[in-house]
Amino acid sequence: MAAQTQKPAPLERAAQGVPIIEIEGLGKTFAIDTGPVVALESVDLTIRKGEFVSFVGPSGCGKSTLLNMVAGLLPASGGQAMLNGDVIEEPSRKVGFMFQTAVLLPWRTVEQNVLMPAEVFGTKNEATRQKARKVLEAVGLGDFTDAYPRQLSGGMQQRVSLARTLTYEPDVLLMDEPFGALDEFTREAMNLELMRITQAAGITVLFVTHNISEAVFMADRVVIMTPRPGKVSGVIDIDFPRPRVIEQMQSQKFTDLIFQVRGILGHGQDNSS
Ligand SMILES: Nc1ncnc2c1ncn2[C@@H]1O[C@H](COP(=O)(O)OP(=O)(O)OP(=O)(O)O)[C@@H](O)[C@H]1O
Repeated sequence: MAAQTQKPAPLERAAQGVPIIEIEGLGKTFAIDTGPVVALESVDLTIRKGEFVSFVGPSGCGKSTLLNMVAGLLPASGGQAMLNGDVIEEPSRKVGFMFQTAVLLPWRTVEQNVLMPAEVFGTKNEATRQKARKVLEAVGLGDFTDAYPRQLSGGMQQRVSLARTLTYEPDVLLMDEPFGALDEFTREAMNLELMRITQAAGITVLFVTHNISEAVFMADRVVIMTPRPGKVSGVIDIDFPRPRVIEQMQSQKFTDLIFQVRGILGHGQDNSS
């Protein structure tokens, strides 16, 4: 159902290596009753325009904390994160965020949900309406603009959420286990669609997942994080050609990469215990 009249022009990932997000010595410590929790310690990372970067690591290694800080939702305890050279201090319209659950308003139709931010920002007009319809078409929901969330499957609801984010043409898309609640088939389809759409639009993606295969399959680079304290233990380049196809997952190279990630994860855990 997705609009596929023309194949998107191949867009080079990580165009010219221009940095879009620069993270320098970033740290976050939460003060709780039992004492300080170091959620993130001295993270250094540069992400280039158009890059797709996956973050993997066990529960509690600071993945969500890192994303929340890049989103401008959490202040740093140390160091800084920058977007296009500016220190991130508050949420930016250039940065879209997608969570595990769709967070749709049940009394609004699909299109009305997608147009919600435009209403909040006072930018709803014919152009945003058209853009919303175009994006809904692209995520395969062109025939469901007037449906209500309760009439949609979980996968379709996440598509609405994705469409809502894409309508505002973010430069950066932060995704925290966005398809984690979906079944395997829907998740795979959504992953392929996400890669297609973000690659065509040149969107930089930071993608948190617990699934190592998914992390490797989707990304240009996989950032491996380990807990106590949360830190980056390794970064692996994934040089499979794009567009990615499921068959790549059956290659020896893919298996080797998975082992490489597992190796770093295991090593990081050993070090911290
Ligand atoms: N608001 C908070 N107050 C206190 N501690 C927090 C807060 N948010 C996160 N933490 C702690 O910081 C650490 C990192 O949490 P975070 O949610 O970033 O990890 P995660 O890797 O995203 O985990 P998961 O994969 O389970 O979502 C954990 O020890 C967590 O308990």
